[in-house]
Amino acid sequence: MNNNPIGVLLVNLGTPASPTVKDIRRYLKAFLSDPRVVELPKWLWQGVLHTIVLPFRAPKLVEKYEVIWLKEGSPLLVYTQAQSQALAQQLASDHVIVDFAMRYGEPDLAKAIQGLQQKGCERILIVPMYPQYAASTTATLFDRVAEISKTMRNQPDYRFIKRYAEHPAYIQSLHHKVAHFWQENGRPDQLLLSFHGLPQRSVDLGDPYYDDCQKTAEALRVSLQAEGVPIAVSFQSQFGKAKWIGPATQATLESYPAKGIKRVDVMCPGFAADCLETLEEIQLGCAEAFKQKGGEQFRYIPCLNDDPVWIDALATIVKERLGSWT
Ligand SMILES: C=CC1=C(C)c2cc3[nH]c(cc4nc(cc5[nH]c(cc1n2)c(C)c5CCC(=O)O)C(CCC(=O)O)=C4C)c(C)c3C=C
Ligand SMILES: [Fe+2]
Ligand SMILES: [Fe+2]
Repeated sequence: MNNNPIGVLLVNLGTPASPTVKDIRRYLKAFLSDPRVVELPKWLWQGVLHTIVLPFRAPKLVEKYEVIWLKEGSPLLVYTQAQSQALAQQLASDHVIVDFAMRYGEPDLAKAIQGLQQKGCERILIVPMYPQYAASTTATLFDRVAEISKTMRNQPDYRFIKRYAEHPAYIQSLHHKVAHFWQENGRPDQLLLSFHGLPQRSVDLGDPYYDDCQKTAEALRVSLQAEGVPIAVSFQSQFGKAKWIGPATQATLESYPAKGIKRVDVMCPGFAADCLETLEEIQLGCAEAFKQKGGEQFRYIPCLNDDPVWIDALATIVKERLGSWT
């Protein structure tokens, strides 16, 4: 019987350390240099990245990050930390140490793994904060854990959670968030579930992400059936000129008023924590685009963040995967 504590590491994408050109540039460089994220030949992409993307995109993002920045820091970081603390409380009696890290930037993933080892964890569960599996998010995290472990003489015993797109506890958390919001504020004409997009090519080559998003949506449709609100799916945050999976969130919203859909609620179930892509792109940008086309009411339903129902669900998902370890 191994009496050492078990490490549970929540990992999200990463975010700039501050809303400045220097830190945004550093973040974009780390993220967009990952061949799992931009699948172009290195010789071709590195030139474009350094001469076009970083010099032009980083300054444009400063104002966007400034608008969403919280007193405590970037929303993605603040909410991930809150999730980690709440989960730690929830699992306190299970001989588990919970921590969090980012795939790119700070808190550094390698340091977090070393920190858990120093606290005596010989077993570590890696929990991606992405319910839907994508090679550009989930697989690159698992690759990085393997890379970090390459130079270790005494490696931890790892477990990974690949996906929880249809896990009943996750769906129940989304259900609760939406149903609760409608109880307090009334129902809309339409609920739109907006997921982060992906290049079409990734899906054609076998990435299950698109199917995972549809499975989440279908499970939530079944769960919310009694509410009588139609639920649609769209994809946001297209990057670059290649074809991405669709329909695109903004175009979908802009098409609604002409079809008589004037009151819409938007939720982003693929993001466990609110971030630039939800707070700026959706809550601000898409709301304005919808209203310009004649939309009357746009409401953004926040991500699960550290909602107690979600932390309970996360504890369930984690405990299931810890299985024989506890
Ligand atoms: C080829 C480019 C990109 C792919 C593929 C991609 C997939 C992907 N991303 C997330 C989650 C997040 N992305 C975020 C920001 C962001 N994403 C890209 C590009 C790709 N993402 C860029 C260039 C940026 C930076 C902002 C911008 O320029 O628009 C974030 C938010 C970070 C924050 O600081 O708040 C998240 C979260 C998923 C889930 C995903 C694939 C499924
Ligand atoms: Fe509630
Ligand atoms: Fe992204």
